[in-house]
Amino acid sequence: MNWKEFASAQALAQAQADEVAGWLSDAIATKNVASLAVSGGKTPARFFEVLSTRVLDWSKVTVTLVDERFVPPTSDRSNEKLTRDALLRNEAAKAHFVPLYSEVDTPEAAAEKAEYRLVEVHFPLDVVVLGMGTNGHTASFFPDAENLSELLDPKTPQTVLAVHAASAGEPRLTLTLPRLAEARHLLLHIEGGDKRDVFDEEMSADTPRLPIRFVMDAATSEPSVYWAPSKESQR
Ligand SMILES: O=C1O[C@H](COP(=O)(O)O)[C@@H](O)[C@H](O)[C@H]1O
Repeated sequence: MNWKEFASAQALAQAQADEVAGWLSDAIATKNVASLAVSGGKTPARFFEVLSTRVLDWSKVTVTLVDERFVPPTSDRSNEKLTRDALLRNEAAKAHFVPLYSEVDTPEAAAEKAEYRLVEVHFPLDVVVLGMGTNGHTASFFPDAENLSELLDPKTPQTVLAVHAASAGEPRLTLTLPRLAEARHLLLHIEGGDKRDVFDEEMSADTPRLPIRFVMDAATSEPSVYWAPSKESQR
């Protein structure tokens, strides 16, 4: 694992944007297309804003989500909304976006639709940017998910699955472990001492217990971990 530590969230956002932009440019130079899956939640906003200004041929980049809350894109809880508002603007406005959410009755039906929609995306993904909660979940692999063993199965055939977990707040949609782990570049972005402690403890445990460890262990490329103290602690 390639651990990268920064003095501030702003310094992290700049460096992470440079790294991701470089990986996307390399993919375009090699294949004429590039694919990027990003996480939601609170952490990525600053990184998204910086990445959106990086100059590359965004018209050749397809952006999708690592995971999504089963809420419409007008909701402040929507990862799609965050991505549209903070990333898909400036230079990155030219990127093609493939959402996971669709307005159907159940997350299972939405997962099925997303599975078809994602044929537009070139797998393996060139770049996956993961986040992590303090409970060790990454993507929407919540420790209390009803289908956790399916979510963490390295041979799960699906690309997208629905998730029901009491701790998640609402049902979810998530890319599956094999689709994330096979990424050409896998990056975990975490901020704050609490997340660092959870991550360090889990990574040094003899056997994997939390979802983040299962993903890190399954990665086919060396994962990069970007860490900075939380925004709050810098004020
Ligand atoms: O619910 C989610 O949580 C994680 C972590 O979010 P954060 O707010 O603690 O940064 C995120 O990676 C995931 O995409 C999101 O759906």
